[in-house]
Formats: sequence, structure tokens, C-alpha cells
Amino acid sequence: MPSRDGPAVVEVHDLVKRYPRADTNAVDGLSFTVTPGEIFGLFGPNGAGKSTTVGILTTRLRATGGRVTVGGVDVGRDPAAARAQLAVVPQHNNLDRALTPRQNLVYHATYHGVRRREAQARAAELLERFGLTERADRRIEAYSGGMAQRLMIARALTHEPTVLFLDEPTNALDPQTRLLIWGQLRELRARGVAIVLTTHAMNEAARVVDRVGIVDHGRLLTLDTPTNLVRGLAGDALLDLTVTPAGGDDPDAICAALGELTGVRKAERLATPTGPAGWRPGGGGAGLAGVGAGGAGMLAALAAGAGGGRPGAGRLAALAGAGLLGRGGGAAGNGGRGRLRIRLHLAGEAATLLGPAVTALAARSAAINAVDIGEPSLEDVFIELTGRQPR
Ligand SMILES: Nc1ncnc2c1ncn2[C@@H]1O[C@H](COP(=O)(O)OP(=O)(O)OP(=O)(O)O)[C@@H](O)[C@H]1O
Repeated sequence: MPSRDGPAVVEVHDLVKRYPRADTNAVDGLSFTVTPGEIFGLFGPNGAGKSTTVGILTTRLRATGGRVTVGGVDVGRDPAAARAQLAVVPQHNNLDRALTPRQNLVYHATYHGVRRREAQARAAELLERFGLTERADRRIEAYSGGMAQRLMIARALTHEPTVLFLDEPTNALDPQTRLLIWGQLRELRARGVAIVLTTHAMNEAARVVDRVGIVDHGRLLTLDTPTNLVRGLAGDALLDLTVTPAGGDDPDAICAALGELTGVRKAERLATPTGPAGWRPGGGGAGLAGVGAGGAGMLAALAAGAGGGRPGAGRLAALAGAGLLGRGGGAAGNGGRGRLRIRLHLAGEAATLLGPAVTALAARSAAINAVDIGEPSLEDVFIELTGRQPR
């Protein structure tokens, strides 16, 4: 396993890009490094500046300011030498349809100066690695989206780059192909290749990437390992409560009351569910296990587990018996109108907060319609940093 403490193979220092006639910088003072054998995720909302950054790193665009080196080569000063160090896998298929898959690989390798015999050997090996040997000499038109993506990654590796850039590497691919691609990227990492990828499928990528940089408005908002980012920003656990407030009660006051409970790092209001009975909107992307509050027994059991048999359980059961736990289809009897959805970011386990949260809501005569417990994800961190407004 190569050392990640070694010298950086990608160095981005105070990078700036302003497009002609633009009022603001698309990239605005970005700095980060990537080391050999590291998978680095560059994440950000639409228009954040990811493609522009990668465009400069891969010599497609010229920077307005700052300095970038790839494999020790300054990309602005010697783009041709930089291109020998890197490879790009674009999001859209740009394979040469006039050539067979094998010819695509051989052509790419020889273009980068690999001798023909060696190029053919590398092509054969890569076709095998990506499960394409049997279809290596057919027409590219017959390739599925997944096969084309595998071939594009294989093609990128023919000249043995030091750094591999991938744009949305698993977008619109079936689970089998995604698994194969993530597996291959792990293997490349083990061989010391540095990988920089951009994707919006960040929860999937979080399982593979070593570090993540989140950018917005051309600036780096944070940079750390996925684990540190999730722990640091989103909390240890999430507790989502869907409640129907008592008539006249103020939703913000309910949210604030829950936010004051010990162990709650933050309480926020989420979009209110408007779907049909039983429908539960997804959260920020957290893996939330839902408990319809109509299943009061389950809630009671959860609280029992939570408090290790302490008071919460009894209180929950009593609440359920008293009808304070609303039914999934509508405590309000109105298909969801008037409901409030509150997310609690917790320090510690969600189950321990269940009893106190229910008690706080009962004190305000609010009915609970659903409880969801989950772990925060990288997508929650992303939403936390970049907001919920679509761009
Ligand atoms: N060729 C261009 N000319 C002018 N402005 C551009 C150009 N390309 C991108 N921009 C602007 O630069 C900013 C950053 O865009 P960029 O495409 O780098 O973002 P992104 O993070 O890659 O977004 P997405 O996830 O949608 O691909 C945006 O405001 C965009 O409108």
C-alpha cells in the first residue's frame, strides 16, 4: 500500500478562474492537494465550480490565477507534459465509434507514446480487468452504457496515468457495473494511482473516497475524511419526528423546545410531508429507518431499548394509550395538512432522546405521526453546508 504521507501528486494553490464577461469568479481561491494512492472526492452543488476546477487540472481550461501541478508538472506552463501524467474519464461517452473497443484502447495508448506491441498487451490486460474481452472486437454501438463506461476507464488507464480524473463515474449505471467500477478504483488506489472524482451520488462515493472537498461558489467549504465530516457537522444520529401540533401552537416554538433537550445539537424544520397516507418523504439522504407512529407498540419498544428500561418506555406506552400518538394516515385526519416535520441532530444515540422528545411534545399536546431514526450521511453534511435551495 503506498504511503499517503508522501509528496502530493496534485497541488492546487489559490486557484482562480473568471470566465470572460463574468461578474464573479467561477473558482475563487481554491487550494487542496491529493497524494498518491488517495481517492479524493470533489463535491458541490450545480454551478459550484467543480467542472471548471477539473477543467484546469486536466489542461482543458486555463486558470486566471493560482498554481496547479499534476505529477510535479505545472499544468499552465507545460500542459502537454501534464497530460502525460493524467487521464480523464468524462461523464458522456466520447469513445471513437469508428474503432472497435480494442482499437480504442490501442489508439489511445499509442497516441500517448506507448509502443504498439506494448499498447496491444496493455489493451488485452485492461479488457480482461474490465470484463470486456469477449466483446473487445465488436462494434461499439452494441455496447450498453455500463460497458461504455468500463471501456472509457480502461482507455484512460492505457498510458498508466499518475492521476485519474472521473466525472460522475457511476451515473445511470446498474448496481453490478457500479460495484465493478468502485472495485477497480480501489484497486487503482492500492497501486498508488491518485483519483479525483466528482459526483452527486455522494453517499455511494463516501464508502470509497478517502477525503472529500466540498465546494460552493468556487470556494472550498470543508475538506476532511467522510467520517470526520459526518461526525463533526451532522451529529452522531438523526431523529426525525412528524407531528401534528395542538391547535394554535407555534411550529417554531415546538422546534425550539425540542432543540433545547439535552443531547440535541440542533433542531431544524424539514419540508412538510404532503403525500398520500403512509408516504414518507426522504430526508437529506440519511439512512432513516421509519416507525409509523400508528405502530405505537414499536415506539414503546424503541423507547424501552432507549432508556434501558427507564421511564421513557412507560411514558410512551401511556401516550399511545391516551391517543397522543397519531396514526400514520392522519392524526390530523387531513392527509398530512398541518403537520410538522422536525429533524433533531443528536450527540449520542437517537433512542435515548426518544423518550424526552415524546414527553416534550406531549407537554404541548402535539400528536406524533411518525418517528424516523437514522445515521447522518455525507449528503446531510452537504445540505448543512450548502443549503436546501436547488441551484
Ligand atoms: N464556459 C463558461 N462561460 C461562462 N461561465 C461559465 C462557463 N462554464 C461554467 N460557467 C459558470 O461558472 C460557474 C461554475 O460552473 P461549473 O460548471 O464549473 O460548476 P459545477 O460545479 O461543475 O456544476 P455542475 O454540477 O452543474 O456540473 C457557474 O456559475 C457557471 O455558470
